[in-house]
Amino acid sequence: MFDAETLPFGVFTALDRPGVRRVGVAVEDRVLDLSQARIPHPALFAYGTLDPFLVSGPEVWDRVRSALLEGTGGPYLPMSEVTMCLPYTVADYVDFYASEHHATNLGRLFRPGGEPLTHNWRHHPLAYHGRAGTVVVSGTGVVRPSGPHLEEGGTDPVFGPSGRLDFEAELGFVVGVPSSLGAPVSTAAFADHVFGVCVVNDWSARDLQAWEYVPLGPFLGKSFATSVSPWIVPLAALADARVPVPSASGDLARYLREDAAWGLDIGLDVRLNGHTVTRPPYRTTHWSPAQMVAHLTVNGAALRTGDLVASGTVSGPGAEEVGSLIELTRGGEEPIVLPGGAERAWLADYDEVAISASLAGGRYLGEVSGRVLPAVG
Ligand SMILES: O=C(O)/C=C/C(=O)CC(=O)CC(=O)O
Ligand SMILES: [Ca+2]
Ligand SMILES: [Mg+2]
Repeated sequence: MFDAETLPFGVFTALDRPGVRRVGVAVEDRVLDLSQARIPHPALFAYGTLDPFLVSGPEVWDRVRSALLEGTGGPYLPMSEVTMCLPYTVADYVDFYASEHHATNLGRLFRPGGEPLTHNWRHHPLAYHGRAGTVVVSGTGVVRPSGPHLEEGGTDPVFGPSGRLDFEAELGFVVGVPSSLGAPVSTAAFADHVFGVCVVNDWSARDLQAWEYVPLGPFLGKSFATSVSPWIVPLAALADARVPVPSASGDLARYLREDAAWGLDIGLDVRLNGHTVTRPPYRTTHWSPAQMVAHLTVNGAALRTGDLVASGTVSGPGAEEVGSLIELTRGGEEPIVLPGGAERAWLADYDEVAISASLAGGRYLGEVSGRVLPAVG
């Protein structure tokens, strides 16, 4: 349950007005209906999407948050009576690769015999462009993808359902204010553009990915679905959670330098069919959110309202801190055993993956979940 100060924003429907999308704020076990609340800038909340609020910028974000912190009379609905929707129009989705532990682990598994970290990794954040149109809200079923992939020992691909379906536990940063084409966004300007944080599961089909990713990067192996938590936690609610990032001590290109480069002391908890299987710590992530946005725009690429900038898989140094099954099971070689005895090298049909986030002190920041559905055809 969210506390009374986090005040995340989302979009919901409820049976008192069936099918009508409304903007809301979560306050403990209730949802404040912003389409009818007495708050500053009410017109921003009249359209059933966060888009107008996101674009309105930090001064408006702060004014609304201050009014909410002072308290408003309602109306409120019980959290148990609302259905959450994708809260904003996802513009572009970019997925970084900012965790050194994850990048090292995947390097060993995908490129055995080579250097685990590629030479470019330490010089700047690496990323690929994902598929915004298949970003789905928590609770949406994820159909097992099909595509070309190699079978064990084969040299030519077969076409069929992925046998190596995985999750990736990540944090997402949601862009509010766009930037101009041709004008890089400095690390100092991060908070002028980015509104808040959500939890992300970047579902990945490892067999499809391994076959296709050289030389252009992930495509079908990751584009079928990316799940996001429905409540966007404002950065303003996370000021006390800032921690230094490892990259702060490195010798960096000027555009990546950041006064007091900060990450967040957020812990993730990944549950498979209700059982915690790993607890990835975001605080160990090498590249900061501001460095990711500076890198994404350094060539002049513009930000758009609704851009989702994901951290990449969050993996800590410990064996039970990694953010994906491929790491937990060492490429599928060492299946995990769930309480009750079920083994998983990869996700099975009808498995449910839930990833929740909280601060070191326990403050809840949201959850993304999704169930695997059988392949079509
Ligand atoms: O090392 C690779 O070739 C692949 C890495 C990934 O699958 C990770 C990716 O999606 C980025 C991330 O989540 O860190
Ligand atoms: Ca990813
Ligand atoms: Mg994806």
